[in-house]
Amino acid sequence: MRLDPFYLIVDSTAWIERLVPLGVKLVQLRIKDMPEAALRDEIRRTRTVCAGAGCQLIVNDYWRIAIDEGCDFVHLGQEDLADADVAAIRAAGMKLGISTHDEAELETALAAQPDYVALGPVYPTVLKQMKWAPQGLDRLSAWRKRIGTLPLVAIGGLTVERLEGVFAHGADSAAVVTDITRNPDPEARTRAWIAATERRRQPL
Ligand SMILES: Cc1ncc(COP(=O)(O)OP(=O)(O)O)c(N)n1
Ligand SMILES: Cc1ncsc1CCOP(=O)(O)O
Ligand SMILES: [Mg+2]
Repeated sequence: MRLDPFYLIVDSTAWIERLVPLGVKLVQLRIKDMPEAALRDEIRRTRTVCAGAGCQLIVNDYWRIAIDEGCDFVHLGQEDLADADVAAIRAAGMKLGISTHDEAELETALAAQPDYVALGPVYPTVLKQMKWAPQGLDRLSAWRKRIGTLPLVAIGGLTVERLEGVFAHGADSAAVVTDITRNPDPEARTRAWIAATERRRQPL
């Protein structure tokens, strides 16, 4: 499996309706704290938009709803993974990406036979408080060595200007939230990400 080199993460269908039509091919819906009915509605609407745009949707955290709604890819952190029924996720034919922040987490993730592992935060992030210091680029190289050809996602503080560094250190895909959603012109920044990753993009 290949991941698109540009992995957008947003917290609403509204963002997806706004940015995916610009040419985004890999997007994560990462919603926190929403009642289940509304969440289900967001996932359903997002799924329709992504299907129409040929964009791979990855649902963060809510693997049960993702199965119910016929989604085909989920992302889980380590705590999510501990509570999840990976066999049920696989039985539903879904792909699975897993977060890692240290070697022990990487071993746990690999034992679940994921479709990708994410390493973060590569750089400082303002999105959420994290107990891990920024990992740095050399840590990406170490993850690449350890995981062989398994897709590797870099996340945390990424910007257009930092992309070449993460790809040169072994990342297959670069995940981003604030460089786009807190940019004064999110559409222009999205286009800049698409352009900066273009030569690494392969048709789905
Ligand atoms: C691609 C990607 N990598 C890491 C995360 C973080 O997942 P998690 O550790 O479960 O934290 P939350 O995002 O759920 O707050 C991610 N979502 N996506
Ligand atoms: C959810 C998450 N996990 C590791 S870093 C991170 C936040 C990424 O957001 P940003 O691109 O804004 O730093
Ligand atoms: Mg999570």
